[in-house]
Amino acid sequence: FYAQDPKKFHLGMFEIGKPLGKGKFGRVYLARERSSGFVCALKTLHKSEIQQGKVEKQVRREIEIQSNLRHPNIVRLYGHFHDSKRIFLILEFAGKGELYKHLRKEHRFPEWKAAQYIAQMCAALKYLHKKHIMHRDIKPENILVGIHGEIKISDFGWSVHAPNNRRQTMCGTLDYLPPEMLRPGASDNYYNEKVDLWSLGVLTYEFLVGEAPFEDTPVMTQRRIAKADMKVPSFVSPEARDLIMKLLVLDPEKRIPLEDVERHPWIVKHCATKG
Ligand SMILES: COc1ccc(C(=O)Nc2ccccc2)cc1NC(=O)CCSCc1cnc2[nH]ccc2c1
Repeated sequence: FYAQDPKKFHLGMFEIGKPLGKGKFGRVYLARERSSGFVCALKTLHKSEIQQGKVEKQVRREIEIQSNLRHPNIVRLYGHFHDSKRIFLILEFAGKGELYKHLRKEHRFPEWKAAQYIAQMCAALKYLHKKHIMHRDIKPENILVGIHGEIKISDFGWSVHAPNNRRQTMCGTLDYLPPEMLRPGASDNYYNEKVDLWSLGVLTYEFLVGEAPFEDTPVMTQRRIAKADMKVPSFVSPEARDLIMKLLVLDPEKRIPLEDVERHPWIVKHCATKG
């Protein structure tokens, strides 16, 4: 598949299958590259939706950045091509689908599974942060599950806010937003990649409890986030509670860094790391 000259992808090369995520991701279809049989996810973006001019260059830049990301816990962007009206993204297909569906079905994950997922999130975020990329939109809806049960983050909030992303951002859940992104007048230069640490804390809580820590009406959620006002239920182990409390810290500089998350007793206990 990759042997092909990446410059020459075109729609005729693919057999299009069922829609994935039923329009949740915009128009994404299961697809198979005819000559190699390689299965992937083909995402269609309409150029009309992406305003012309400046944004187009930004889109190209985002796609270039994402095409260079290679990590087992990050959905690959293999390539892209376009016709007169549409841009097509050739994305990795995650065989076990959307993580939030598994979470809803199981209500909440056992501690060993939550710890393994958080360790994988750590690895992916370390990789992105090393490249000075912050995700900014960590939540179960943006995590997929690969065929071997490994998780893969996707749909980067830092990428161009395509219309479908903007809709999500505008009326998506506030639950995962860190206090510094909620503060009035906060603009891009007021926050840094430590926003992903806060969201990792919210994710850890939601994996273990089955609902987000500040879940409430939109107004109340914002108030509770601003005060880090949340209670960890008693069925959550002391080690897990300790990690959650070290991530959900109002001051971004005081949040436990990813290196220390990886070494945290709760993670180490459940993730027999090789070597
Ligand atoms: C790395 O990931 C991405 C990278 C870039 C973009 C994107 O839209 N960029 C953009 C937007 C506007 C202008 C320019 C660039 C999107 C994704 N990711 C997704 O769209 C999530 C579904 S990935 C497909 C997929 C796989 N496997 C599955 N299994 C079940 C459902 C499913 C769904």
